[in-house]
Amino acid sequence: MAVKGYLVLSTGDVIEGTWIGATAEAEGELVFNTGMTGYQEVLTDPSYAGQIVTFTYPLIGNYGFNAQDDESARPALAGVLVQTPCDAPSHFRAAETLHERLARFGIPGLCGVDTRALTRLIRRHRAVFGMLTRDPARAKDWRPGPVRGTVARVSRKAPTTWAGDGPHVVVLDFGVKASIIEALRARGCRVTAVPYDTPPEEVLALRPDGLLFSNGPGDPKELLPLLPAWRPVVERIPTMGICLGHQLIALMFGADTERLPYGHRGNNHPVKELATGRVWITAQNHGYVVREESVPRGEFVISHRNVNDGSVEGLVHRRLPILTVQFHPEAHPGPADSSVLFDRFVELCQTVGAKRYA
Ligand SMILES: NC(=O)CC[C@H](N)C(=O)O
Repeated sequence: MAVKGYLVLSTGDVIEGTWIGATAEAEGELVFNTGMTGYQEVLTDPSYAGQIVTFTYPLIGNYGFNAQDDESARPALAGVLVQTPCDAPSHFRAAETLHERLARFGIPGLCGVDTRALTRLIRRHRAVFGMLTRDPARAKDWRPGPVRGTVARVSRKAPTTWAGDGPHVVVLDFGVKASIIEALRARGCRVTAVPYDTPPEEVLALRPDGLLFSNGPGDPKELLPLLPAWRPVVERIPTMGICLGHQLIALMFGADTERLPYGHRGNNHPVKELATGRVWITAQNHGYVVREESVPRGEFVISHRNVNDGSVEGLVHRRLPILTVQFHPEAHPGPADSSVLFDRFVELCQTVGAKRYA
């Protein structure tokens, strides 16, 4: 029998729906994703830790969940809001339904929610926090707020290595998506992924040809204390930053970050590569952005810009092999227009990086 559930919001609104997934309560920041597909990757992208994701596309779960498309071992998000969940997926790889996946990993959700109206509410109020509960009385004494410490929760606890004949790339795991490691391995790299708080000396001892600062959840400024020690290392070794990694490298060099009004989360965000004038359709998932006025122009050039709102989407260093992007060149989900960035980075690792040890 259908059980009622409630989304209690920091705006004072209470939205009623039908409970799906695990019975546990959950709270987090409300964010919306506009992808028509890719819900499995969204559920397992560690950057959604501490967030309740509302899907604007009304039908979720129609091709099921499979054993191939997970971006991490377990969902990191706090909860989901969908309009119509599909209970009878149709795909030759489908092994689980949305409800089964949520229940197996202890994630609650609501369905029957007007997720587009909810998206308009998020856009109006900007920062919205919520709680999923079966007891609407819980709204009375609940004080919502940002969730902190999420990177420590999702980062690996010990290094992992993958063999390869190409350059050695050390990935700083702030909540890395599996597809980023796959993108490096597909180009022959030997990869070592290390916990986010590994001291730079330990990373240098691994003799990396390149460093990759990964995506990850939360406000990049929570990690400010870690950054000064990294700057001299990033100045010596070819470095790529993706999403949170891009924000961290910008902060490291003295730039500033700020919250976007309501985030970019979806699979069709147009980004212009300023050097060529080409527009890539990109996958995105971020709530923060590098403030354009704060970019140290003597050191960095803005390489990419969002076509919709003009925000900073990429930086390249004027003299050093450092490239960073706010979007997701690994895609998953989303188009692979920008995968050439991995080719450029791996080439820098081969040419500049490997030479350091010659
Ligand atoms: N995908 C990511 O790396 C997200 C970065 C950061 N947590 C943000 O929301 O802006």
